[in-house]
Amino acid sequence: MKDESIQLNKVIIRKLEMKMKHPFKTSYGSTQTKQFLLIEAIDQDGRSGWGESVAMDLPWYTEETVKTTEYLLEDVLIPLLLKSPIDHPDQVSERFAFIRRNNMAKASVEGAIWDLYAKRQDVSLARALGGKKSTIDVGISLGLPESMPQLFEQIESYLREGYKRFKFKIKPGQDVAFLRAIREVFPDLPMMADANSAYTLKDSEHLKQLDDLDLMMIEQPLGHEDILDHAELQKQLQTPICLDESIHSLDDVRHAIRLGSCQIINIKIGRVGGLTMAKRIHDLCAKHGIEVWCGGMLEAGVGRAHNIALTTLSQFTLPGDTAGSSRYWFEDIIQPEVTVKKGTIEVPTAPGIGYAINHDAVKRYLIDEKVYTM
Ligand SMILES: O=C(O)CCC(=O)C1=CC=C[C@@H](O)[C@@H]1C(=O)O
Ligand SMILES: [Mg+2]
Repeated sequence: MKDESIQLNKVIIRKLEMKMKHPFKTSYGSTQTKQFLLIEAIDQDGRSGWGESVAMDLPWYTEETVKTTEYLLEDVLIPLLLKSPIDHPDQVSERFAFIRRNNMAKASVEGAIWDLYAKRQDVSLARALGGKKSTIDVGISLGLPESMPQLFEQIESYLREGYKRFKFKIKPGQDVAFLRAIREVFPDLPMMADANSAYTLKDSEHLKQLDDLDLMMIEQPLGHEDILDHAELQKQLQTPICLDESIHSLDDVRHAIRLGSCQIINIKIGRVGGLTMAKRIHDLCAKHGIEVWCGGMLEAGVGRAHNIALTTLSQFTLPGDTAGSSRYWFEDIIQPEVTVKKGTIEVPTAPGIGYAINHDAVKRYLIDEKVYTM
């Protein structure tokens, strides 16, 4: 079994719609109802691997959407996987390499193959990826708040749960003074800001004021494709810059390192095209002393499980966005749900993603299902 290649028998794509407990507000808008695709890849022995798509309904974070993911999977990616056996999940990204971008679509099904591969090897996904940690440190990402008192209450309650890093969304008009107000109330809070590309180099003088606030980092202050201007800004700021939206490939990372565009990189599996690429980016960052952490995309349980496994790699030295299931969902689609204790998540040791699928929950959230066979 161990060396035998994977021949996919069937791939099932389920479209789910889940309502988040609270809307998540950013400089782009607000998300409360999340549609995504749950991918089940079934092999020659009837075993299932699971993946989850992370593209949003509108292309505001990257160019991809739920609809583009569906199209790519159906017309291009699944046929490429069904046509011949796969010896190792690394081959999935090789097989997809001639398709430009569409990284979230690629990652969704590649994740299912990684899960399947780990299950066939009888090891956890974390171990299959080469991760060694048995627990991971986690942080929380808070959307733009309704009011400051409400935000302070939220911070207090997440502090009680032990979250080790607090990320606040900022935008022009709600930045320096907003963060200063938080800092005044919470002088020791491990905090950072995420601008989601809301500024340009013209704002450098304004952004320099962030240096007085003892931030762990500022995430993606400038253009979503930019590497060059970030290098210029990093020269002017003491606060480390972390790149998110600008990083899609190993080349992007290589350019950012060469130019000095950031000191930290947020690795999101979907944005970079899958676990194989995420691991390669991790390795390159380790070689160059760039710290990394795992970014979130408001995932349900399957995507969350993939993030947990990836975070067990050694260069994930900073707490990521991977909070517990209950921060987002009334009921998650995995069992047990992801729980956070004292700011850490215990990495599951069962084969593959290490969580079982909650099929009843999947049925409750299901809005569409398609089956693809050889
Ligand atoms: O999953 C989480 O909790 C992190 C959420 C988060 O911060 C983001 C999710 C999706 C797009 C962005 O708004 C954002 C980010 O930029 O990191
Ligand atoms: Mg971000």
